[in-house]
Amino acid sequence: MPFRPRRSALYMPGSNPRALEKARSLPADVVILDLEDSVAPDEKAKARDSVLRAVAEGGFGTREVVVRVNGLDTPWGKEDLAAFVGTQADAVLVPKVSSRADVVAVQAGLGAGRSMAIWAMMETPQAILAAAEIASARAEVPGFAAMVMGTNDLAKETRATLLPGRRAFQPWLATCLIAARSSGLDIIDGVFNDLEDAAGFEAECRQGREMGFDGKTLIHPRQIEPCNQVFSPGPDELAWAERIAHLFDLPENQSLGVVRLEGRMVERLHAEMAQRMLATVTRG
Ligand SMILES: CC(C)(COP(=O)(O)OP(=O)(O)OC[C@H]1O[C@@H](n2cnc3c(N)ncnc32)[C@H](O)[C@@H]1OP(=O)(O)O)[C@@H](O)C(=O)NCCC(=O)NCCSC(=O)C[C@H](O)C(=O)O
Ligand SMILES: [Mg+2]
Repeated sequence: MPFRPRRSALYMPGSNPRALEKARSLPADVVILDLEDSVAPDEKAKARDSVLRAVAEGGFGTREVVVRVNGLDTPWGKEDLAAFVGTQADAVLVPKVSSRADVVAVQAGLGAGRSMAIWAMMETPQAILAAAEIASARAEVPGFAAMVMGTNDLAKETRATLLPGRRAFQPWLATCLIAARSSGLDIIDGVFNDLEDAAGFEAECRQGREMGFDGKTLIHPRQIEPCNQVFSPGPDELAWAERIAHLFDLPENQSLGVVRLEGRMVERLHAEMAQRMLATVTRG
């Protein structure tokens, strides 16, 4: 599977034509065209038509195009899903997934000829409790590619408060992260709601990267560049990766499992990590 950068995933309301247009030129790795919570009930049908038109028109370049449908248990979900089968959308993002059966049901809704990947929002207490079981659906649904944290819905459902540092949310974030990795899924962090707090936003991006997330979901174009920067390796990291990526190919190291380089222990697993990092920046 070729590497897909998912550092920045920008949501936009499917009912906002200006945002849909702008998405074609913004430097986000992923654009999420939303039919769920950012679209009022009376606007659902119109938003679906607008997003269908935008996807058909294309012009998103290398950006991954993801449509967030309404839940399958809502009046709009099944129709949303059916409408995007066979379109150019790369993936469908399903909100409020709470069990493995939910993922399997989405696959059934897409039908046999589906070409879209499936992404699942992790944003209910049930999803946190069943995170590993949900992730394991990948064995049955190979198109299941990613999880996305929904920290706003988690705040609503748990009554926890989203504060700087997200202390209350860390166990839930870590649970989903380890569940995703246990099944080979990508996982993208939740949104940061305060558009005026640039320092707080950057700190939360750093926290997400440190925890192991592949990227962060965003709500405004101004969040894209700082997010891409945090989720990209810096010059020092790249220089170190280049030094160790092929360390064990050297004749003197071929029979070794561990070497000392510049005062640090380097094992073969570090060389593999370095190669992965280098692959993320040579994607073109
Ligand atoms: C939050 C906003 C409502 C703010 O809108 P506004 O004040 O109008 O923004 P600006 O005037 O600063 O906009 C400047 C220009 O940028 C464009 N723009 C703004 N936002 C977006 C966007 N998200 N994507 C693309 N383009 C955007 C404006 O059109 C302006 O363009 P121009 O005319 O050229 O000047 C608004 O930003 C917004 O709607 N954001 C997205 C909201 C959303 O999608 N929410 C749903 C996802 S969040 C969520 O549900 C997470 C999860 O489920 C959970 O539970 O946590
Ligand atoms: Mg949500």
